[in-house]
Amino acid sequence: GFTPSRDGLLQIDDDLLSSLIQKENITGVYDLDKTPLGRGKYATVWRAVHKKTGTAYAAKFVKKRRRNQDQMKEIIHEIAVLIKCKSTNRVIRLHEVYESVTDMVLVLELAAGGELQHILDGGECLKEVEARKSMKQILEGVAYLHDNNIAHLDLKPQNLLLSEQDSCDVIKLCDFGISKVLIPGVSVREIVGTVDYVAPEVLNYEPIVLSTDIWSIGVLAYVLLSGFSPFGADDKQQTFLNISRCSLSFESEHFGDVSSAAIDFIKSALIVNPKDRPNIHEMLDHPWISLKSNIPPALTLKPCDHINQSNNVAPKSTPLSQRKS
Ligand SMILES: Cc1cnc(Nc2ccc(CC#N)cc2)nc1Nc1cc(C2CC2)[nH]n1
Repeated sequence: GFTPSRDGLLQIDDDLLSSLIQKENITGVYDLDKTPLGRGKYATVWRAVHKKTGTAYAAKFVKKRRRNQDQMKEIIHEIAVLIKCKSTNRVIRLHEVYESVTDMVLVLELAAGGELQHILDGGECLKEVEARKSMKQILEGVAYLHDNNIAHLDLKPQNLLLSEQDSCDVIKLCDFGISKVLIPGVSVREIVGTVDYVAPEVLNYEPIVLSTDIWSIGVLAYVLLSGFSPFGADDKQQTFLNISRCSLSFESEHFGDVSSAAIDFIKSALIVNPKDRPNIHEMLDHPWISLKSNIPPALTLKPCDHINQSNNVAPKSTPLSQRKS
């Protein structure tokens, strides 16, 4: 495995790293589109078609130097996280690594549907059943990270990719550029993330914890179901205030047809004290997510009130699963 260093970054030893980097120049192996798919702060992503196989990928060019500072440790950490995530299909796959004078290039799985943000830009939000299916996949991806002590720290619709165009059936996590490995006993503090999704403890410059992602998941569920950002305001300072006060409202015009289970799911994650938030497995067990939605309503047992009214002891009902067939 890779050795985590004290600043929360994974390291790869030099000869393993050099064995990972392709010798050729990427432009000799892939045809890059003229216009990029998207630009991050310090990375540009291009659709890249492998000349021999015709397979399409996403080539992420990351600057090796940023504001005249070497970024190789951070880039190697992102590569190491992606390698650790090879065994889950909830995370965008790393295919190859190239190097140029100015950039490291991560050749990544192409999610043709692009950013989930794109759906929200159209002023739409997801239907509750779609939001639930998306959230379940996102939670499964984050569970994989958290089981490996990796905090993503930038969960937002721009970093959630749709595998197929015009369908949110398959969703994948991407962009581990500011993720951290949290080793018990080593506290990592850094102002990270995107304002609307950032947790109160990050604003207070307190140690970053896995549950920092749980807060972002709460914000994400609110946004997917309503199309609105719960703490968003005109200026950053007001947004920061809304977050640290956790001033949250569910306007009926946005949440009128949203189930109480979904609203409870959001509220359960948006707790100011990170220690009081559920962990990722508890979020997966929340009724809104784990709902066995394929049991027809008639079969969901409800205590029959008339027995209680005649204050007999209600017969011990054996759960369906234990009933003799
Ligand atoms: C069709 C498409 C459209 N737009 C973007 N934008 C984008 C830009 C930067 C980042 C941030 C990052 N990383 C994420 C998405 N990605 C796309 N597909 C991808 C993009 C990728 C890998 C993640 C780059 N695979 N398939």
